[in-house]
Amino acid sequence: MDFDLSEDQRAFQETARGFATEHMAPHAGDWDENQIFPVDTLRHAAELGFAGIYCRDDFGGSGLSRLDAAVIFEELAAGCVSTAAYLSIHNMASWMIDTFGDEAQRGRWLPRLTSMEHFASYCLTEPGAGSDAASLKTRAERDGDHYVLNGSKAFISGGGVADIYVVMVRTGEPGPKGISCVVVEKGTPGLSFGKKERKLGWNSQPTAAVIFDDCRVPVANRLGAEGDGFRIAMKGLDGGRLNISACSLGGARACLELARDHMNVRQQFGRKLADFQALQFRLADMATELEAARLMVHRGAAKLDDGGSEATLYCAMAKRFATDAGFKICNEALQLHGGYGYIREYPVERYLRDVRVHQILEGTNEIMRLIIARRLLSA
Ligand SMILES: CC(C)(COP(=O)(O)OP(=O)(O)OC[C@H]1O[C@@H](n2cnc3c(N)ncnc32)[C@H](O)[C@@H]1OP(=O)(O)O)[C@@H](O)C(=O)NCCC(=O)NCCSC(=O)C1=CCCCC1
Repeated sequence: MDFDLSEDQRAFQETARGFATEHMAPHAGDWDENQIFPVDTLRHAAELGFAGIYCRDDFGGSGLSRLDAAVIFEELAAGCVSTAAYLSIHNMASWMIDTFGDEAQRGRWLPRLTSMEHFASYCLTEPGAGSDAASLKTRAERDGDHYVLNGSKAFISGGGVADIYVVMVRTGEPGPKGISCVVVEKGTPGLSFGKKERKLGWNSQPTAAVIFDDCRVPVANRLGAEGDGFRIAMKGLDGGRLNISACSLGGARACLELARDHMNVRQQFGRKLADFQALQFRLADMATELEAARLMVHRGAAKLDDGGSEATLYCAMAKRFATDAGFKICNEALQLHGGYGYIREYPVERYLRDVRVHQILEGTNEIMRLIIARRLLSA
């Protein structure tokens, strides 16, 4: 068992860190404050291979591993959690097309996704189907060589700005076996979007409802077989959950470093904060939990790379632990900043707001516990 990154991984890490430091961190406050979706920065990231990190390399993918991706997302999120998280969603959707699409579908969509000429969204959640994803109701009725979609998806990252929507729809019976996965392109008649949601964090990516009103989608846009959509959605989410966990690591690491720097300069009672042992211990606990979380994320990534059936369990455990630890570390960093932590000129509060949602989306941490418990009890 090797806990060290390879030379190649250290090189990706260096590239991602440099990009995040130079092109993301200086603008992250502005993107957050003004709700700017940073198209040019995302396309710049794509030039470095960060838009199809674990897609095969024939249509512009980087052909890297999930572990490589985890290393890269941690670095990018240290620059801007919200923008790195959008990239992680784009990577998840692109991977689903790469893995479950046929050659024609891959050739049609992937080159534009891996270059980020087009942006992708993942559409599973509905107003009435959140944790119970298999109860989704968006209907796709077959009409010749088309499906006619009716229904709506809620809380969709990239909703309205994305060009490619990977959508889970009901083509058959109630429950998971009646779900299929189709790609809907922006501009298709009958596809529209709700208002942009106002959110606590993740403000550099728009979130909106995606609405289908007699929206005709070619059957040729279906990924995999009819009825395979739930499995495809869950497979995508196994990796997505890890990406999001890696983004929590990045936000937490940035906050840990900010807290350390603050402790080294801020003086109270005639001493630097860094000289108070009670505060040293808090910093030590933050660093220890971050390292434990990172090990779990890397372990989950290695399980995904192995392709074994245990990946779902390890990804759920990593997501539960790393996103809880991420929020806790950011919150501790805010506390260590005292009043400064609460004001906007200091970036800690933005990191805190951005990582908070990682405990909720891509499966709440309660659903992660359910996945873990089911595996334990059926063993
Ligand atoms: C875990 C869960 C609660 C499970 O449900 P049930 O009990 O209905 O289904 P169950 O009986 O567990 O399973 C059905 C079939 O499906 C297969 N399968 C399940 N997981 C997987 C998997 N990981 N890989 C492959 N197959 C899987 C399962 O084997 C079964 O098939 P079988 O009968 O054996 O032939 C699931 O619904 C879930 O997870 N909810 C959280 C949703 C949730 O995570 N949203 C997030 C929405 S997206 C989001 O939040 C985003 C936010 C930001 C932007 C990106 C998206």
